[in-house]
Amino acid sequence: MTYILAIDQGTTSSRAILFDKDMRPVQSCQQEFPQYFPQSGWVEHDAQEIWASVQAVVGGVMAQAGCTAKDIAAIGITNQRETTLVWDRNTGAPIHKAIVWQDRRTSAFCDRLRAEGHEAEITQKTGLLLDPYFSATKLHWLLTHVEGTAERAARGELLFGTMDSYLIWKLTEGRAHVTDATNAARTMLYDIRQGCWDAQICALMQVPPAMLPDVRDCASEFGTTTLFGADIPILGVAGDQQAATIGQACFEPGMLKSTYGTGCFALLNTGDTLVTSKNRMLGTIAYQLGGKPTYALEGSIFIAGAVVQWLRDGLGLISAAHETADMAAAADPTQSLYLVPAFTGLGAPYWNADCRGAIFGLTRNSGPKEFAKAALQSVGYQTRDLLLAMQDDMGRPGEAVLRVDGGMTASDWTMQFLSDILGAPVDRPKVLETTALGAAWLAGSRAGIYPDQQGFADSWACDRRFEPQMDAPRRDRLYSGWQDAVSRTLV
Ligand SMILES: Nc1ncnc2c1ncn2[C@@H]1O[C@H](COP(=O)(O)OP(=O)(O)O)[C@@H](O)[C@H]1O
Ligand SMILES: O=P(O)(O)OC[C@H](O)CO
Repeated sequence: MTYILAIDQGTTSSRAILFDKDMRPVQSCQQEFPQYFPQSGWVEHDAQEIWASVQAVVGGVMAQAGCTAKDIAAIGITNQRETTLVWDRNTGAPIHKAIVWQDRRTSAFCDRLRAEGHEAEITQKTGLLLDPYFSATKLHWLLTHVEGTAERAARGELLFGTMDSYLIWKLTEGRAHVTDATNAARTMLYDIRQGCWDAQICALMQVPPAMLPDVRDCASEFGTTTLFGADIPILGVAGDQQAATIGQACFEPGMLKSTYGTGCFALLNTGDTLVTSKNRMLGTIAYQLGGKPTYALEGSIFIAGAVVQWLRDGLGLISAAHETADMAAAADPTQSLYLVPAFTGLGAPYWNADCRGAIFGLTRNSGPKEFAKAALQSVGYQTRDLLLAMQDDMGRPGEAVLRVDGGMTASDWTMQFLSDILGAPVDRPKVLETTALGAAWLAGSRAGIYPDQQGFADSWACDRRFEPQMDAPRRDRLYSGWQDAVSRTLV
């Protein structure tokens, strides 16, 4: 057998998925790893625990398939983006835990940079907003708060990377310090117009350029691992939301996907044009192939499926995520509860790091079913916020169809509400492992096993289309209640 191995290094777990020569996922293995919350608003990962989880799932999936490294033609890597790590070039030891994308510790530093007038230039070059979400201020924090780090970095002893970069470095036993253009695009140190690290932003963040990885196309030679018993080349890399955009075959300008995992990330392909948003959407690289970047407009929501986890782990209202659908369907239709899940502030289009979650419309009759319904609806409302902002940026009415993926799309109730509140069709693909598929396709096409871009796009297949069933006045009434709830949360 010939396989492509996709490694999906996510925020809460690492997964390894083997795809066969027809791009079908045939085996998968997943392992969660610890999350560290040292202070309110801080989130860290132990990079060595992540590396151990990746080794375990790769070993696990190979054992399940009964294959050896000789059966694996290439590896594709996709990863949680922005999460920031610094490690020793010689020993490989991280100097500190990785600072996770959700971490808000650099909020005051971002405010200071904004007050000093740096935001416009940063946005113009990187497409991003001056927010703690991105790697640059996290790296600045490590350089300025961990004793000796700035001096060691200046001496060239330390390396920076996002998780893709660290995994490749580990897989190649320190031979390759590389990343791809989509991950570089999320650091806030990379000029996405020029395609290079930006010297001025690096100086502003006190980052010595020598600690930055080489940036490659998403499908290229990233190095070869010998750790699994034979040489396996790493031929594909993309940040997870970009990999999902690829896996959904959103290759034409105007095509749009939204992924519902812990958070929700909507990417609209804008082709050769880097759109400057009037609505605080992000400009980013969707993918870079043959040296040519394709841009996207991105809306990032920090809490989507995580609100369901909160119902389970925080409130104990459910014991499993799938229970929410029946509860929502059975909720009292006369109640209008709104749950604004601003647990770590609000992302696009509000970008408020300091507000916190709120529930509006509680009555004596409100109970677990109404909470479940409000939680699932919050995901639909937040998506509508993003799509309205994108439509305004593009100066045209809604996109025809939204392609969805991620764990939460298993919920038919949520997908139907999403279609209702958007007033647009929602397509759920047959292969729900879209993120891993995107990474696998990058590696497999580079290896010459998988079809070209058009052939891959032709293979995309719909499992189910959700059509809007809600009448427009009701849709508008519900959404205006949401807008009111958000405005009261932002105060
Ligand atoms: N049937 C369901 N109904 C509602 N939410 C669900 C359902 N199944 C999974 N989820 C949510 O989806 C998320 C998991 O999706 P996944 O794509 O694996 O996330 P990630 O890659 O961010 O870890 C969890 O937050 C979970 O609460
Ligand atoms: O790991 P996920 O699926 O929650 O995705 C995280 C995003 O890449 C953060 O930008």
